[in-house]
Amino acid sequence: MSDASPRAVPAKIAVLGSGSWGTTFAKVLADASPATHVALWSRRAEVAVEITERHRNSRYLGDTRLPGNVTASDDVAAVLADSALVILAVPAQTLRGQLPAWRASIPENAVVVSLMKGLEVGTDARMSEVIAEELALPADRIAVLSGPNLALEIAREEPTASVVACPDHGTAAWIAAACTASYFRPYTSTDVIGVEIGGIVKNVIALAVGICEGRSMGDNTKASVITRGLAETTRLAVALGGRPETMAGLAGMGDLIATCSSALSRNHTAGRLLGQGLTLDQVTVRMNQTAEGIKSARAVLDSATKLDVDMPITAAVVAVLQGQLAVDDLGARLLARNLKPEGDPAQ
Ligand SMILES: NC(=O)C1=CN([C@@H]2O[C@H](COP(=O)(O)OP(=O)(O)OC[C@H]3O[C@@H](n4cnc5c(N)ncnc54)[C@H](O)[C@@H]3O)[C@@H](O)[C@H]2O)C=CC1
Ligand SMILES: O=C(CO)COP(=O)(O)O
Repeated sequence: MSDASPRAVPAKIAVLGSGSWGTTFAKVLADASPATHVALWSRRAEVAVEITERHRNSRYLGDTRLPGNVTASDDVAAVLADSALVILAVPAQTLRGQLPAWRASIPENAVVVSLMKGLEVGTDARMSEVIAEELALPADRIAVLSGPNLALEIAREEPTASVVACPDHGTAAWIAAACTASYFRPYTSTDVIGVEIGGIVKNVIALAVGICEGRSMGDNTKASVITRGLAETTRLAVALGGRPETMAGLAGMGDLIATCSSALSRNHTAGRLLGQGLTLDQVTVRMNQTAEGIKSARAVLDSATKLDVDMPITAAVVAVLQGQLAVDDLGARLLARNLKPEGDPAQ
């Protein structure tokens, strides 16, 4: 699709995954275009019934009222039928397993958009790559959306911005038009790799910041981890083919700031609980929502190792998660590294 042929907002959009972000994003789409039918797929029938009949998803969004043009069903084929846009918002590690069952129901020519911020364990694949492989779609029919987008704040209609990226700029602009609401402003990009890597690695850095907070460390420590976290995120993004300027934008620095400062962030919260001395198993039991960084950290480090990219904060988080580094020793591990110029692109 080219910039010269803008398409109308679709009459129907499917959102697969009715957790915290899938449900909130369905609200954004429905508020953006009241004439559009936004169909949500829920794993559990009772969640679908609550959304369609009571306009609520109380487990994830409390009393937030969903617009009347949002409906939900546990029948994925019905949700996907006639949808020109298909939005995916399930936990990253579960995506590959679910796509084969969805493939036949995805309409011909539909564009698939990932909202997910995880890297696949075992393959180090980004979600756009998993989608391309499992659905056999060309790159210009796959897009990603990422930015400082804490679902609960958006559900309360607090203003935020985001980035939608697709190799075809016309397609990114079409998706952006479909999700522009009074409280949600999407920018466009063609840097799919950069936008995805920003969203993935910020979860790992938020775990590190949370650990520091759990050990009662203050704002100097947090700012140092966030800033150096952005440096290592940028190194990985660039090594994979992403653009450094993307890391200075909403999907990089913007999301890092939001996630590392907010008590709403599940990754930040998981890190804080680890820092307070809970084991990983105890943290996992406490979290009843997805904290992608816990699993993605290992895949991020694997990817960095293969590319010879130095990611000391990620390596320290992985060591904590694997029980090889005590939370009290994380600071010392990072400070013991060799001294170097700040702007050194290699380290
Ligand atoms: N919640 C947020 O503020 C934001 C989340 N994201 C990303 O969106 C993705 C989805 O996250 P959330 O909606 O927050 O997660 P969540 O934990 O709130 O919900 C996950 C949803 O996926 C469903 N699901 C489908 N198949 C599943 C399976 N096999 N195992 C477990 N759950 C399954 C769950 O039933 C649930 O509806 C993640 O990659 C996350 O990083 C991105 C931006 C904001
Ligand atoms: O991606 C998010 C904000 O942009 C949500 O962060 P958490 O998954 O840590 O809650």
